[in-house]
Amino acid sequence: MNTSADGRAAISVTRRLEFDAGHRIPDHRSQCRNLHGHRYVLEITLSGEVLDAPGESDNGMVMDFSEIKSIAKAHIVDVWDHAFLVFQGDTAVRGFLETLPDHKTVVLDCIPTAENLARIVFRTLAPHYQGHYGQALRLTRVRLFETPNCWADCHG
Ligand SMILES: Nc1nc2c(c(=O)[nH]1)N=C([C@H](O)[C@H](O)COP(=O)(O)OP(=O)(O)OP(=O)(O)O)CN2
Ligand SMILES: [Zn+2]
Repeated sequence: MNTSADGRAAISVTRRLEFDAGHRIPDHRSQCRNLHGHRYVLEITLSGEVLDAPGESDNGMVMDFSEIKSIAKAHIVDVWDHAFLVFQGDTAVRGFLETLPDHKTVVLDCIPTAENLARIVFRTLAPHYQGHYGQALRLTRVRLFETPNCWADCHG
């Protein structure tokens, strides 16, 4: 069993969020080169110490699930939900999306595979969770489901 410096068991908590987004994998040899979308499922796992602060709202918690959610929502879910996630080098699709007035498009510096998206989520969110509770709290895993049967993990 993993333990912290003071001998207590290390605890992790996971918050699941969902969003819809479109994408395509331009070089893919099969179906995924077509414009299509997913109901993505995002799992945010944080590890840290359980707060021992009687009377505080988050007493007994690593971090309040609602706060885990609000940080992920503000920086990823609200930005990507009902957007089209497009690789900056996918000029054909970028050009098309630019013709659509007020279209919600997110341009990425990498191809929007599950692996790359999980990495972007990790890099985006880690400083926000770290900054929230300091060194005692760490983002340890981002798991992104592209379909119920396909997912990618990014570990800190
Ligand atoms: N390693 C990866 N492989 C694939 C990715 C990816 O992000 N990383 N993405 C895709 C496609 O975008 C697609 O969404 C998933 O394709 P597929 O495996 O065909 O998923 P289905 O839901 O169609 O699976 P079924 O089992 O046929 O229902 C492809 N590969
Ligand atoms: Zn896909």
